[in-house]
Amino acid sequence: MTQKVAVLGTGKIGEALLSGMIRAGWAPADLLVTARRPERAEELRTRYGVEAVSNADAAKRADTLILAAKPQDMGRLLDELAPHITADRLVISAAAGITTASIEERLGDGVPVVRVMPNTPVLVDEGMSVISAGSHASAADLAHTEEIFGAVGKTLRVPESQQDACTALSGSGPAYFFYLVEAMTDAGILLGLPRDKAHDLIVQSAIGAAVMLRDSGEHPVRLRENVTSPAGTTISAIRELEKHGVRAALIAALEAARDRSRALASGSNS
Ligand SMILES: NC(=O)C1=CN([C@@H]2O[C@H](COP(=O)(O)OP(=O)(O)OC[C@H]3O[C@@H](n4cnc5c(N)ncnc54)[C@H](OP(=O)(O)O)[C@@H]3O)[C@@H](O)[C@H]2O)C=CC1
Ligand SMILES: O=C(O)[C@@H]1CCC=N1
Repeated sequence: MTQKVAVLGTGKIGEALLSGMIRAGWAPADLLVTARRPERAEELRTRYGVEAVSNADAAKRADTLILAAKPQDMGRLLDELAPHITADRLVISAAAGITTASIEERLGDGVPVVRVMPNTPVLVDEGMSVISAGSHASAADLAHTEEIFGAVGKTLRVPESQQDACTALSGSGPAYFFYLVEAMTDAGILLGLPRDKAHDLIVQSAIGAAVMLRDSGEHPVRLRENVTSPAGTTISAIRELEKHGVRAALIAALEAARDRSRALASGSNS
């Protein structure tokens, strides 16, 4: 029998995942979505040819439920699911900070739960999804989760104790690179280049650097040293980065993201 997968709370990451699953060959007829606003449900129906249903119906009809609402909305969503969910379903949560234990407690009855932290590059099949099993999730549940998220990028299993750190690194990670590109493009403007040219130069440099990081097998330090000629331009830039504490700022930034992920576990809104 065909397995149905439902995405509940189909916003930015839910839609990115949905589109990736369809690209990877899932039939829209085997996918369900839920949305809080009727106009959003209609948009998803039209764009992807999937059926939009209530959260209760998704719990009754789908074998696998992917929860992609904000951490702050998860309590209400779980309350809507709890009366309808049974232990033969698999619940996958993509919500930052929310622990499998807290989901298990709300859903009860030994429902298997897997926690996943994906990132937005699932949109281009280059996602990084970090996966941890809850206490009732089986090897088959983990394999099924990997099948879904592996269709849109890489997956990595980690102990759940590392999920908040992974959220800081790869969940939020793309944002840091976008931020860097933004700032470097501004630098191009300061140096007198038109914005579109500056953007293209930086983006292609980022792509080239990313492919070298992935494929060369070289340590990033070696790759950077290869760009840094004696008495050249790069070392002048590196000295400024060090002077302005950019390395320390990055370490502090990711620590703050990790701490925020931990705080979301306790329902923090601020
Ligand atoms: N964005 C990212 O890069 C990543 C996000 N995540 C996690 O994914 C989750 C979603 O984030 P993101 O996509 O950015 O947020 P969005 O706000 O874009 O998406 C959340 C969606 O859930 C909907 N929603 C909320 N409550 C319900 C409900 N009870 N029933 C149905 N739909 C509901 C919202 O509806 P409405 O439109 O009405 O608000 C919204 O469309 C978060 O938990 C986040 O931690 C994980 C990895 C990466
Ligand atoms: O900013 C956030 O909270 C979400 C989780 C990881 C990426 N975006």
